[in-house]
Amino acid sequence: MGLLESIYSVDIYRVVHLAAVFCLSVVLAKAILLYQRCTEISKALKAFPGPPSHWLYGQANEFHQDGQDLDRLLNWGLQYPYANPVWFGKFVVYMNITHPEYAKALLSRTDPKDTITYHHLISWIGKGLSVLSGQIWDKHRKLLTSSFHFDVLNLYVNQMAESTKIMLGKLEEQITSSDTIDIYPYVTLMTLDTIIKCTLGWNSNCQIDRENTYTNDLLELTRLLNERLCFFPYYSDFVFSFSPSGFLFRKVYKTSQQHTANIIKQRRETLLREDKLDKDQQSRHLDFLEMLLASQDENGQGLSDEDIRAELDTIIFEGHNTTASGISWILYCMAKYPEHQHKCRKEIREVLRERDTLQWNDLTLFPYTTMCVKESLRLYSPMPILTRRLSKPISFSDGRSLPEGCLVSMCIDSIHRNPEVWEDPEVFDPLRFSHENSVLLHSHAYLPFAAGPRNCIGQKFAMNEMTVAIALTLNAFELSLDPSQLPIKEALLVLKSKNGIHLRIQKQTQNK
Ligand code: HEM
Repeated sequence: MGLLESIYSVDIYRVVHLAAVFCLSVVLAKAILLYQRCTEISKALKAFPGPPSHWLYGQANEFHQDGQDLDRLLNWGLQYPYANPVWFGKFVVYMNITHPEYAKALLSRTDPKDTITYHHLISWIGKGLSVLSGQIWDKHRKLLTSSFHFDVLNLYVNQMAESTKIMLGKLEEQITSSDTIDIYPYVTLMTLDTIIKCTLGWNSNCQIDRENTYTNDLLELTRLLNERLCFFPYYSDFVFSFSPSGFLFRKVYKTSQQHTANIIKQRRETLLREDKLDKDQQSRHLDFLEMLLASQDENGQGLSDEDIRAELDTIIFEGHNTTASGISWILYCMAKYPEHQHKCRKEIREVLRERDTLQWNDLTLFPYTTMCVKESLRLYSPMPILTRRLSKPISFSDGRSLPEGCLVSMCIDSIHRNPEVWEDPEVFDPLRFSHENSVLLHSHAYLPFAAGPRNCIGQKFAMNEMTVAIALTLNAFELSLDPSQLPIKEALLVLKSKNGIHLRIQKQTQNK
């Protein structure tokens, strides 16, 4: 019998039958595994009482994006202390941690991020530090740590001050034309401007040139990711990819990736040509990109172009959205609590005198302003929630435990406003962070930058940038609230306000 004849003699119905049996077995095996996992997790959850749960939605229908979602989590945390389950449908449950003792147990480990929330992020920033896990995360973390060293960061203060001054100029232009200003977009452009200068060594001029394609692409990608987070059907790749937003996302993503890839290629070529990596590395200021190109592990192995692209996108993404949220909410707090605003301004002016800019050495001279920055980050944590998937079982100090595979969320906002941990938590009191008082705090009571091995690698950069921005803004302007447009908190990729952050801004004269 020839080959063709033997092929055609195979019983097609038998093949289909076998394939169907195979598929059914796979589905059945998966269903059994899912059932076993749910039973195991449900058993473990019995030790953790929680709010009533709808038979179909769980607690998903309790979140209305009405500015009260974080308060709901806080109230559940008070009713069911330390941790309580939050169900999204029948099969997805997060154990939500709301107490420092539990946070300590979680943050001392290096469990991977959970794939549900971080999945969307990977579609843009790729596998950079914030989404990696295991040995590869360890390698990247070690390689990147030197880029955030104290000696490197001091060189960025000038860029931070320069970008802030451009923002102040833009805000000043607006003072004449409108009563109150939504500061959030101005602050976002400023932090984007800064991070691009520090990361790529490139002046994008994005605060002035609003047609800049690269920075517009980055802002658009953030907008689309936020949109995806808000609309549950978009959690499915399939639905999102066929939606108009999915098409737009792919288009914008492609051009932004080309841009970053070109920059990396050009810079690698330039550095090779000039042999800068070996000769001048010690003597001149390297931006993040050059440091990433130069970094090597103990075996002399560096990062591939793809790794560098992911790390650059991670730093640009994490390094401007978080600080934009931080700075905007700090300015909001300054407007809301004028007595603290005046104290800060007095302190800032005593240091700056006639100067309208500041330098690295100035940053330690603003103790009261720094305490106000910390207190604002406590009440308005830019990253209010973080999540993990347990890679092994975890035991807590009260004897309760959770099995491997369990999803855990940690509500930083609830920990920061937990009355068991903070006296009068809703009161804005910067003196909580005075030297005498901060030594009394639980090691995991204050977590805007998380803690432990996976803490925020950019926290010193962020604190510098926020201090520069707040000091120069308060030196230039008096801020007050617009009572008719108070912000509505919205926990998206970072803490935002649904209706913007509207402030009244008045120019300050030096002697006022
Ligand atoms: C106010 C500003 C900032 C806040 C509140 C903040 C907060 C955080 C938090 C809470 C985490 C832990 C997230 C998790 O475990 O899921 C984190 C991680 C991270 N942050 Fe920040 N961040 C800020 C600014 C920055 C800046 C300026 C950069 C870079 C220039 C940066 C880069 C990163 C990176 C790369 C990680 C991942 C670290 C790792 O997993 O090893 N962040 N940040």
